[in-house]
Amino acid sequence: MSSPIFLGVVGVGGVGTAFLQQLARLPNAPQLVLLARSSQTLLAPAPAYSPAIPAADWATASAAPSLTKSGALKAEEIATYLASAPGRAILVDNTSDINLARQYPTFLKKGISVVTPNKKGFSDDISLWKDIFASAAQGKALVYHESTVGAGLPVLSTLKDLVATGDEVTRIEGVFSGTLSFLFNTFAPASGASDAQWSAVVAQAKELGYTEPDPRDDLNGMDVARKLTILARIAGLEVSKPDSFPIESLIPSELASLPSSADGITQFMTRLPDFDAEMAKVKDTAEKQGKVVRYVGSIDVAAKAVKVGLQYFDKDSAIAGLKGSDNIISFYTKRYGANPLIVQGAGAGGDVTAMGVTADLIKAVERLQ
Ligand SMILES: NC(=O)C1=CN([C@@H]2O[C@H](COP(=O)(O)OP(=O)(O)OC[C@H]3O[C@@H](n4cnc5c(N)ncnc54)[C@H](OP(=O)(O)O)[C@@H]3O)[C@@H](O)[C@H]2O)C=CC1
Ligand SMILES: N[C@@H](CC=O)C(=O)O
Ligand code: NA
Repeated sequence: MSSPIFLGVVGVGGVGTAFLQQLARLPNAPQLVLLARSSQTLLAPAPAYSPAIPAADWATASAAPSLTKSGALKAEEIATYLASAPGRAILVDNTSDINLARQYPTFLKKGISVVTPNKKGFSDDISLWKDIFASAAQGKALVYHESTVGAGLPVLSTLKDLVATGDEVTRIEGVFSGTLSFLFNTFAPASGASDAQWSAVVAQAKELGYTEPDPRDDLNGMDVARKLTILARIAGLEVSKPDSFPIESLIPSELASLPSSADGITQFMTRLPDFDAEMAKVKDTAEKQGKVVRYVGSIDVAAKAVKVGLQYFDKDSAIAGLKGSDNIISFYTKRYGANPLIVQGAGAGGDVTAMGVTADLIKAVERLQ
């Protein structure tokens, strides 16, 4: 008989909610014993760690006296609780919190595996990257983070397979942001015309759950830079931090110093329409050359060069023709020669991102049992 696995989930936003729905439908799902959002935590009472929290109906169940309720717990407290469960434990981090990500080594050293779509930890200073994987080895714990690049698309697993089987990856390039893909595909489509205003499309991307919790993290290019940092590291480059290469920002300079608080987000979204003419000019410049503008990234492995920013593309190119929030990621390798291995599909959205998290969870459970 397989041994029980205990699950702690932090973050119940767009991705977290879709993840819980998928978890509820899994046969042999691990037992959900902790569920946290920013100010509340729901726990299965220790020492039995039973009853578990029903993933499909956690909101209703949170009123039940059989579950323990608490305010926000510190990461160390969550780690201690999960490490004391009567079986192996997994943390699923569905937040974008850098402070929680910086605590992954604490979890991993205690033998708690980590599954997450949160890019922050894997793209922070290289010392954290090294600490995460050294701590996983020390605690015999697992780390899965497929949805940190290309949402649920098999991007990291593909790159890891290429590297592990001895192929030589020479270049990785494409569209790595679901939000920026949606913005440019809608604002400046390759076929047909659009009179959409840039700020209105940004608001739509936020509404659809494509953006980061703070949409400025998409517009300033940092989200793409973080993804390229992760890919470059897996490809073998020691990228020291996510801003160690030039990143083109689409944030108007006048709005760059707004606070990073919830109020700062509101002010940014309110004032963005004042700058629609700037993005219209960028679109027109491309149009005059018979092209469209897109936000792309590339990693030249031999030259150790990472680039992130706007580029003009012919209207009949694959990148210009992307639809919706699609990403396209091309891997150029020695084996694949001149025709790259290409991964393409939706690169943002709760359901597709949660699919990557749930698939990672299934892999972790299979290896832990
Ligand atoms: N959305 C997408 O398309 C994709 C997202 N991702 C990544 O997935 C993660 C989640 O994104 P998304 O669901 O869109 O974000 P949301 O803003 O919708 O949800 C974030 C959740 O995290 C909770 N949270 C934040 N900080 C903490 C904390 N310190 N402790 C406990 N809970 C916390 C929030 O709590 P509260 O409910 O109380 O506010 C909220 O429930 C991010 O890292 C993002 O980069 C990756 C690929 C695609
Ligand atoms: N905000 C991100 C979400 C996925 O990583 C994006 O738009 O790509
Ligand atoms: Na992915």
